[in-house]
Amino acid sequence: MLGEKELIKLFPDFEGLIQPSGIDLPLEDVFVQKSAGSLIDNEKNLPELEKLEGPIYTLKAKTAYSVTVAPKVKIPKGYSMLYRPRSTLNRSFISVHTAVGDPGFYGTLQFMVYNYGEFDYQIKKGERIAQAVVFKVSGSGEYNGSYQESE
Ligand SMILES: O=c1ccn([C@H]2C[C@H](O)[C@@H](COP(=O)(O)OP(=O)(O)OP(=O)(O)O)O2)c(=O)[nH]1
Repeated sequence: MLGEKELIKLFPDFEGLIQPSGIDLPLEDVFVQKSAGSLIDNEKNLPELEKLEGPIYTLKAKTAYSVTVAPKVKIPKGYSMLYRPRSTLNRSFISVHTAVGDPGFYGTLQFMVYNYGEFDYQIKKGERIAQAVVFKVSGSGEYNGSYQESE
């Protein structure tokens, strides 16, 4: 796992968000699901999303949201990221579901947030919701999947 001094060199766009062993990720946009989706024979049909109005979002009890974080991230070749939720959210019955960031990925990270609680939860755009932890990957390839954006 990479520490602060290495992270500052590799992720200059994240100045001010670098932590001793990771990078804080602030909430950008929040979306609700508007249609069905499917994954059949590796063919992705993503649900349509509707963007909610911020900057303060109300996450309803027992409801799922798709969220983005800012800024866009460029993962250098030879490195990978795992995204872990902010513990304050766990303590508040809010979970942030995440996957793996691949070497070479460039684009906007999208996570799923679920309010497991019995009550609404309010959160403002810009609040830190997760932390990226970065690992060196030996012998890695490079991501070139459907979520890759051009720089
Ligand atoms: O929680 C996450 C984790 C990763 N990513 C980004 C970075 C990652 O490199 C990219 C693709 O992730 P993954 O490989 O898990 O997605 P996939 O469904 O396998 O996409 P593809 O079929 O395009 O490889 O999405 C997110 O937006 N959210």
